[in-house]
Amino acid sequence: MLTSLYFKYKWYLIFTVPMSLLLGMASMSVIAIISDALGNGLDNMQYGPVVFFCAIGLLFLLGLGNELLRARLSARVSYDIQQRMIARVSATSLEQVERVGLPKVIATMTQDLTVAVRYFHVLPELCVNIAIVLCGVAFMAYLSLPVLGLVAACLLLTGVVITLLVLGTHKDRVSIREQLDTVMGHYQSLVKGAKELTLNRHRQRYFTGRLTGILADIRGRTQRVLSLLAWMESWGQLAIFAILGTIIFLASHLVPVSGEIIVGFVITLLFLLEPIEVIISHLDELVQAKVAFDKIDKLKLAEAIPQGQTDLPLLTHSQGKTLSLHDVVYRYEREDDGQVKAFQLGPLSLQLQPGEVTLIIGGNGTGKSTLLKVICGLYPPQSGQLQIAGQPVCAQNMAAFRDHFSLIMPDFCLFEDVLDANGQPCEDAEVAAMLTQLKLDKVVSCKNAVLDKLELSQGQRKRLALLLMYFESRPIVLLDEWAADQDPTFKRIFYKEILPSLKAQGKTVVVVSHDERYFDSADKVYKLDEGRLQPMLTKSVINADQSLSQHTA
Ligand SMILES: Nc1ncnc2c1ncn2[C@@H]1O[C@H](COP(=O)(O)OP(=O)(O)OP(=O)(O)O)[C@@H](O)[C@H]1O
Repeated sequence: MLTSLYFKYKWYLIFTVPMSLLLGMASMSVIAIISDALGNGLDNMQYGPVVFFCAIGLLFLLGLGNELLRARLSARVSYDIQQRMIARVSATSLEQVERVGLPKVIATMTQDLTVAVRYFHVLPELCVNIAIVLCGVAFMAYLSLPVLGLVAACLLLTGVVITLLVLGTHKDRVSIREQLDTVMGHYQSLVKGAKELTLNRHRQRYFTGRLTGILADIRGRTQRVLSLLAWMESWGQLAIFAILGTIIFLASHLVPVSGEIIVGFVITLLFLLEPIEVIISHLDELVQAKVAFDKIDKLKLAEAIPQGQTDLPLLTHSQGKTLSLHDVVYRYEREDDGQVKAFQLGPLSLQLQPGEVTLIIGGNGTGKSTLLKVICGLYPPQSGQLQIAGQPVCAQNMAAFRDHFSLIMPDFCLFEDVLDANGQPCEDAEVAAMLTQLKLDKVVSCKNAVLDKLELSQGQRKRLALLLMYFESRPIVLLDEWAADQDPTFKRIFYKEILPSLKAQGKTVVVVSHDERYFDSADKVYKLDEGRLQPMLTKSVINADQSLSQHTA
C-alpha cells in the first residue's frame, strides 16, 4: 500500500523537496543576517533591516506554503487510506477474512490506520527539517571549512548512534504490534463473555491473568522503546552542546579562525537544535508507520473490487431456469500440531428450481452451513461447477451471481436500513405493514427507512432479518436454521405460510432445518452426512405415491 501511495502522491512529495530546500535557505539567510549583525557589530554589518525583514517575510511565505501543502497532503492521504481499507475489506473473500480473524482486522482498522496516516503528515516535515540542517551545514561550510570538519565529525558520530538506536526499537515495535492482535481478541471475549466471566470467577481470574501477562510484556517492551527514544533525544542534545563547547573552547586552538566565525557557528548550531530534535522524533514515527503498513499488507486483503464483471440473467419462475451444482467440492484445511485436519464437502450435485422449497437436514458439523455458502458463491468451489440458467459461474461473473441471493445464517448481522431490490430506501408505510405481519409492530418502528431498535430477542431479530430479506426481493433465498429460535406459533407460520408464500412468488428456497414435523412443507429433502448429500423422500411425495398406487389398484 505504501508504494502505491508514494506513486499516487508523487507530485506532492516531489514538490516538497524544492520547497524544503528554499525554506532551509531562507532560514539560513535569516541566521546569516543575525550572525553578521552580532559578529561584526551594528555599525559594520553588511545587511540592513530591510534585507532582514524581506528575509523573514520570505521565510513566513515559504513556511506557510509548506504547512498548507502538508495539511492538504495529510488530509487527502488520511481519507484515501481509510477509503482504500473499506474497499479492500469489502472486496476480500469471506474465506480470507475468516482466515485472518476478526481481532486482526479490527486491530488494523483501528490501530494501524491511525499510525499509517501519520506517515504522510510526518514525511514532509522531516524533509523540511533535513533541508534546514543541510542548509545549516552549507552555511557553516561557507563560514569555515576546517571548523565544519570538526562539526561534521561530531554530527556524523551523532547520526550513527541515533540511527542504531532507531533500528534498535524496530524489533520491539513489531512485537508490540503483533501482541496487540491477541489483546484485541481478548478484549472482544471480555465483552462478549461478560455473562460467563461474571458467573465464573475462576475463569475470570484465569482469563484476566493471561491478558495481563500479555499487557505486562507489552509494558516491558514499550518501556524499552521509550528508553531508547529518551537516549536518542538526550544524545542529540548532548552532541549539539558538545559541538558548541568544542567550537567555543577548542576550535581557535586547532585551526586559525576569527571570533565572528565562531559566533556564526554558535548561532547556527543553536538554531539547528530544534530541527535535529524534530528529525529524531519523526524517525521513530516513521518506524511505527512502516510497521503499521507492513501489518496492513500482511492481512492480504484484495486490492479492489474485481473489474469487468459480466451480468448474469436473474432467475425467475416464468423462465423456469435452474441453479445447479455439478460435482462441487469445498474443503477446509487446518494445521494443528503439524497434523492437517480437513473437512470436505462433496463432491456433490444438486438442482434447485424456482418455485421450489428444498430442505437440507443432517447432524451437527455435517456441512449444511458450508453448503449454503458454496451455493451462493461466498465459498467458491475448489472443483466442480456452479451454473445458473445454464451459464457457468466463474470469477468474472461471481459478483453478479451473488446478486441472486438473500442469506440468513445463525450468526447473521442485522442492518438498520431497509433497502429495496435496487438498494434504495423503502417506504415506511410498507415496512410498517410488514412489521405488523411479523408481529413486531409493538416493539420496532421504521422512520426514513431506518429501524429504530435492533436490541431484541434472538427470535425477534431473526424476524427482522426476514423483513430485510423480503424487501431485498432476491430470487434465491437461503435460510440456515431460521426457525430454530421461533416460538411454536411462529414456527408454524414460517413453515405453513411464509415458505408457501415465497414458493408462490417463484423464489428458489433452500432451508436448513432440524424440524422433522414440517418436512412435508418441502418439495425436496436432502440429507448431508460427513459432507455427502443424499436425497430423501418427503411425506408429500410418499403420500402422492400412496394415493397413486391406491388409485391404480
Ligand atoms: N471456517 C472454517 N474453517 C475450518 N473448518 C470449518 C470452518 N467452518 C466450518 N468448519 C468445519 O466444517 C465442518 C462443517 O461445518 P458446518 O458449519 O458446515 O456444519 P453444519 O452442518 O452447518 O453444523 P451445525 O448443524 O452444527 O450448524 C465442521 O466439521 C467444521 O468444523
